[in-house]
Amino acid sequence: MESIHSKVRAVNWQSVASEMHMKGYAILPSFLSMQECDDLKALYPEPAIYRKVVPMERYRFGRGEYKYFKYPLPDLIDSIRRNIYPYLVPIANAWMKVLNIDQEFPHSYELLQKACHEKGQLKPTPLILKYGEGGYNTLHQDLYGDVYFPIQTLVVLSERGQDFTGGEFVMTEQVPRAQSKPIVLKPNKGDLVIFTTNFRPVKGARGYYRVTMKHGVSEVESGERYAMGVIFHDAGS
Ligand SMILES: O=C(O)CCC(=O)C(=O)O
Ligand SMILES: [Fe+2]
Repeated sequence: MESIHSKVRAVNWQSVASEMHMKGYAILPSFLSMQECDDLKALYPEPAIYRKVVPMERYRFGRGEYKYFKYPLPDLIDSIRRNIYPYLVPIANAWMKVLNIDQEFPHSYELLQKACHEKGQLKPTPLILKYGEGGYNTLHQDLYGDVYFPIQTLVVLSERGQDFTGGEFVMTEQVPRAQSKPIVLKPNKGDLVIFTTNFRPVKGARGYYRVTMKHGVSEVESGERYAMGVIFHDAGS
């Protein structure tokens, strides 16, 4: 198995950065193998490795269920989180700079964790989600506290057309003085989707302005759809 470290190193981060700047998302095809996806999916029923189970209907977050992993995170997830973070920092920092936001994210994952911990954000945010027929996820942002890293990642662990139908990954982009633009992505099993957590900069006539983005999942028409999300900051609760 190719290590996550070498896979991450082989990514063309220059082109990821330009896609992130242009669209607020980028997809790395076949980032995880089918086996890695199946291994993650097999963790779903293991009660001991989660800190919290969220029945989405109860909170009106949609329909389905998700679970937040406990520390220590499973190796594969920990490795994705630690290895990808440093490549996203320059993108996030460039965004803060053009938007005149006085914030610079630290270059190391450990320092981001330290910043979260100092604000009382101690709980891990990586999660695994499961939607059955009729399942969906309402549009949202995964902020979890004062300290939040503005880019996150997701891998769909099920195969579209084979394991499920429907269940597209949907993003919306707020258009100034207008309604929001919908964006529909259909990542394949194993693709890594990198996307903005709250906004991206767009160049206007008088410099850059913020465009708010949200994400969610459209209704699963049949079958079961699993996904694993890696958010880089920790949560207060
Ligand atoms: O199931 C999905 O594709 C979306 C999950 C999600 O909202 C997230 O990972 O933050
Ligand atoms: Fe989310």
